Amino acid sequence: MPLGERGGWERSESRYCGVETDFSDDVPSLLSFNISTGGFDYVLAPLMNPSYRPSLMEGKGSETQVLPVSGSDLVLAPSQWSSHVVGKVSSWIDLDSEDEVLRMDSETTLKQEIAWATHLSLQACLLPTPKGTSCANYARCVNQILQGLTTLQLWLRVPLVKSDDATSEGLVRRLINTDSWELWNSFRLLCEHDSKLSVALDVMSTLPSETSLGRWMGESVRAAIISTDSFLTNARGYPCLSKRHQKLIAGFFDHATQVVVSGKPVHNLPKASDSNTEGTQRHPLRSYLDYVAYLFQKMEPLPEQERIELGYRDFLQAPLQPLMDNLEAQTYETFERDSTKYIQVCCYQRAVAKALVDRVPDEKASELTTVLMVVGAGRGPLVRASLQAAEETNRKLKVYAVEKNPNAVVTLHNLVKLEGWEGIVTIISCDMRFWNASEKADILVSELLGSFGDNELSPECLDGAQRFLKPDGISIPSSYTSFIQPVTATKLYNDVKAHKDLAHFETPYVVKLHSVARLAPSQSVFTFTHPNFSTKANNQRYKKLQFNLPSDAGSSLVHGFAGYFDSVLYKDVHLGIEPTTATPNMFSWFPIFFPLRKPVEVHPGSPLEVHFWRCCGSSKVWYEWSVSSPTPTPMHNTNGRSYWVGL
Ligand SMILES: C[S@@+](CC[C@H](N)C(=O)[O-])C[C@H]1O[C@@H](n2cnc3c(N)ncnc32)[C@H](O)[C@@H]1O
Repeated sequence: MPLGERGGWERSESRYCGVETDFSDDVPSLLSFNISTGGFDYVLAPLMNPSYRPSLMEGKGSETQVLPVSGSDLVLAPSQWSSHVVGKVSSWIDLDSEDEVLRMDSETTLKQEIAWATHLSLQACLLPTPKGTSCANYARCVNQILQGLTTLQLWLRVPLVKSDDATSEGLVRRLINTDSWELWNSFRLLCEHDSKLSVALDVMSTLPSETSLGRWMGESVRAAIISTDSFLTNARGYPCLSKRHQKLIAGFFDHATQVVVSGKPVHNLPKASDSNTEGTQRHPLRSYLDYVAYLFQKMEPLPEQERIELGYRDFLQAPLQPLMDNLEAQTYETFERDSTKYIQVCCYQRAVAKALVDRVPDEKASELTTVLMVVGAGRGPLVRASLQAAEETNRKLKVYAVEKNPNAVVTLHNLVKLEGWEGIVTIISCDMRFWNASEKADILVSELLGSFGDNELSPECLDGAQRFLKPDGISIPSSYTSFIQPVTATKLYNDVKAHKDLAHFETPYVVKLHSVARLAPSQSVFTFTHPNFSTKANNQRYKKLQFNLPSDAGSSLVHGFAGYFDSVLYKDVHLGIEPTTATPNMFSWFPIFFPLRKPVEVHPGSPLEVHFWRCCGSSKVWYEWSVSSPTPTPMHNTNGRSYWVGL
């Protein structure tokens, strides 16, 4: 049974909890005890008798040998194997041992166990933590296996520690001297970043720093294995977790990571809880499961908008090209539902109202008419916001709605008729760069911004439109700035890599970032200001940036850059998606993601040096980007060969 419901969350967002068990050759009983009686969703169970060593079978005649696996495949239906059992590869295996017999036994056993798991249609197998300091041979062997897998996922078991915080965990000290993230990182890089390889974290009683933990949110962590030793005891004698552990587990739930309870019960519960109401014996780990379920159920329900956007999380989308292409009705519809952008105190209506008041003093309000042009009017929401601002401020307005999409112009005409705006609003069906206006505007209102600010060619369009702005006229927005920050984003990287071509690595994507670790605060990249009457102005840009990772973070892998924008609409009225200043409750823009062809490992103390170019040709605009330090990457998107925005 899943862990109940998170607040008012839908069933589809259920989370599951498994239990780590010892080897049993009676799998039906194992399932009956842990699932039917115990209430767990699945078992994490060894597939092979732990005393098995291939070398001990030598000379016994291979034709009579039967692998000491956990019973015949027939003891469970395929669907039960698949949904109730995660295979645990023998923990004794050591593929990097100096002892050749052990090494060879390990390799043989690993391959046999994975073959058996595949035969059973299991969804996943847990690989034991690498032993010793090297994991090259283990990774080589796993990589070979990965090439042949289609559905089975492999979870590498890694303790959640970082060297400087690993104090009393004897196990960890024996296994690794380094940050366990580095162990995971080496292993997955040796395995060519295969998407069928993920990580299962052993959660200990001591946790690394927040920044160090944050890195895991950008990794594909499939399971968090919590040992019973990590639980504290509450006033009633029941298991509970520290506040930091609770926060971590909530973070895992939010990232679809499953929880597995492991170990012997270490809490002496009050006598009455040993059996249930029917008098049957309770599962010894039931109180741990109940506590994990309680943690999930007490999570705040997702806000409405987050729920709607669940399906977009970490889903790569090609950015819109509203200049070159004509947007569809559905796209306009989505924009128009974002009332924050147009109406609320912070946004367009407020900006226009302020500009109108600055332009026309109160005493002239009944005489002067302000000429306002909405350039790129779409289906009219900025026309409406501007007219509302005029009404709010008692200013007289004459509006031109300029739009190059003939389909949106149809809607504009209907809107004007429906609202009775014929005497106030003139519709111009034309590209703003080529329109010969009969008069000049006091205020130019536009929303031509992409997730990265200038990436939908607002600069080029507004440069064209400013011909018909009075010399002292106002542009709303008056400026916009793009921002980037380095991120670990394993899922996004693997999704880009799945296309197996260069072009996808040289394309920025619009994406609702979720499973990403933001490694350093974002920094500004390009700024554009409007109007810009300087004769020397051009829209090419180059920016070099240096990011320093927090000193307690440990090393990280940069898969690319999250991009955002912030825009000054007018004076103190801004609108944007840069995380620290983002306009609340606005959903028109997801961030953008610039991938790196080869992820770059960065360490605190050695800055990440990044270069971004905005390049302009006669028919297109494009970005190029690269990293020069700590290790250089190839230049991305040279000459806009893979991605460009058409003029
Ligand atoms: C991002 S949409 C915004 C539409 C509308 N203002 C809104 O907020 O819903 C940009 C609009 O500008 C139009 N557009 C883009 N470039 C243009 C140009 N050069 N001349 C006229 N319209 C343009 C597009 O067709 C599209 O309707």
